[in-house]
Parts: sequence; C-alpha cells; structure tokens
Amino acid sequence: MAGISDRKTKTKTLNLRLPIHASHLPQHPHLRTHRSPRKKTPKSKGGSEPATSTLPAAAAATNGPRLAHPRTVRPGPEAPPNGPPQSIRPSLGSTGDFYDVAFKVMLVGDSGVGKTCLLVRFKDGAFLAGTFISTVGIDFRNKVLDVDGMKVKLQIWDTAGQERFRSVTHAYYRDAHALLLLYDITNKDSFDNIQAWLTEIQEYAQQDVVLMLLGNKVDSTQDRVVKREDGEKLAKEYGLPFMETSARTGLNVDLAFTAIAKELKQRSAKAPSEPRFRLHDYVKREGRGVSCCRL
Ligand SMILES: Nc1nc2c(ncn2[C@@H]2O[C@H](COP(=O)(O)OP(=O)(O)OP(=O)(O)O)[C@@H](O)[C@H]2O)c(=O)[nH]1
Ligand SMILES: [Mg+2]
Repeated sequence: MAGISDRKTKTKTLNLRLPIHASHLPQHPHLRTHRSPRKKTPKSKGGSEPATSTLPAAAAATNGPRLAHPRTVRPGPEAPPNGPPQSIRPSLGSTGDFYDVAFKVMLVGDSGVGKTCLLVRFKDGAFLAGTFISTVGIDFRNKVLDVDGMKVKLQIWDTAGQERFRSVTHAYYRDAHALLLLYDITNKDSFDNIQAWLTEIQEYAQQDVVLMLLGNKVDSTQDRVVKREDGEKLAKEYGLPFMETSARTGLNVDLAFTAIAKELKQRSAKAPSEPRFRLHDYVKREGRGVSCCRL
C-alpha cells in the first residue's frame, strides 16, 4: 500500500483547481493563498489530536446519525447561526440557478482521502488525476439537485484535511446541515482516524447534523487495506449510514449527495405528507458494489 506520506504531493490553493468566483469566497482570516510544504496526515492517537473516544449516544441512535451528547459549540468568526434550512420560497442563486431550498454540506476526513475529488466528480463529472494538490483552508461549490420535484441547492464545503487547517474547519462545522466523513480504503490510518473525526464533529457540529460515512477509492481493489465489512461495522457502531465510493469511477458519488439532499429536504418540510424518507434504508437499497463498475 502506498501510504499518504509516500505520495508525491504539492500544496496550493484549492482555487487553482476549483475555478469558483473569488467574490464567493468567505473572507476568512485563516484562508491562505500561499504554497506551503505538505505535512503528514495527523494521527488521532496521542499528541495534540482530539481524544479518541466513542460516541455512545450516537451508537445508540437507530434512526439516523444524531449525536445526542450535549456539546460546546464554538462558532468561528465567519460562522453565522445555523438556523433552519434556508428559504423554502424559490430563490435565485448567485450563479443564476433557481432553487427552492438550500443546505450546507461539509466534506471532512484526513488529507488525501479524496474529498476534493469527490466534490469535483459530483459537480463536474470528472476525476482529478495526477499530482495530489492538497486543499488549503476551505472552499465550496454549489449544485442544485432535483429532489422529487423540488430544487434543492447544496452548498458543498471542501475542507483541508491537514491538521494545521483544523482550526479553520472548526469554525464552519456549526453552519453545516450535513457532513460527509471520508476515509480512504487504501489507507488504514485514515480509517483509524474516523473515531477522532467523530469526536471533533460531536464537539463542533450541530447536534442534529446529518452524517454519513464514506469509504472512498473503492476502485483501488489491489491496494485495499480496509475491508468493506470493517467500514460497515464502524458505521453500525455509531448509527451512521455508510457507503463505499469512488471519485475515480463515480461509484455511489451522486447517490451519497442525493441521499443527503433527500434527508435534508424531508427534514425541512413543515408538514410532510409524503412517507418518511429513511436515509439508512435508501443508502442500503441504492448503494452499488465495486463489481458493478469497470475503470
Ligand atoms: N484511485 C483513486 N484515487 C483517488 C480517488 N479519490 C481521490 N483520489 C486520489 O487521491 C489523492 C487525494 O485526493 P484529494 O481529493 O485531493 O484528497 P483530499 O481529501 O481533498 O485531501 P486534502 O485536500 O489534503 O484534505 C489524489 O491523488 C487523487 O487523485 C478515488 O476515488 N480513487
Ligand atoms: Mg482537498
């Protein structure tokens, strides 16, 4: 297995890869625009990393990923209160897209697990092959989905997995309606760090945030070191919906975001007339295995 630290990496601003308009970027004081050397992905065990504790309340949850522990919310300078989902009335987004309701989704997980690639695959239908360019700070892309006749806008925040940007990311958790937590099936450390990420989420995110666990790079069958069953077991332990994905082939990528959008839309409905959407069941039913797709 090629460890993350073994790879040829380069760090530069995400803007170079995601050509979003500069005016869309939050003026966060921690946002960096300079290149800096890549550091090894932090380990959760020991050191200054978040303690690796379990989330018993989350584990007990059977109907979703709610983290029931009381927590201290530490909003950052750019984190407005996370109220209910935005306006149900049709709105015109800054990119000219009409939407009925909008939500914020955050991608989190160790550096190199494929967060940026997953977002680019979902937004543009392409895969960013080649030199790994690590995200600096945080950035976002918008995509409007048609969910059962309603235009649902997802504002998807792509965070930097490197430890040195962690304080930047913390400031945005509170504003997120949903989190996609990724590990890399070819990198055991990234899987072992999931518990630490959950602890961090428990501390900084909203209590009712929608959370899904994704094991990415499932196309790399030769390099797999985390079994699918281990991912499923961990997800079950914490009451999380789980899927394996590939930003390279696109396997389950649209499904992951669509599932999140469906769940958020359902939650935003004031008087839901339709049958209750069940995120766990939907993901289990619709998720596809590796064998379905060739490279
Ligand atoms: N085989 C394979 N490689 C992938 C996949 N997703 C990402 N990669 C590769 O993994 C490396 C890291 O991908 P990124 O998306 O930049 O990782 P990241 O999680 O955004 O990393 P940070 O920005 O540092 O937090 C790149 O070399 C990608 O080409 C995947 O699904 N399959
Ligand atoms: Mg990235």
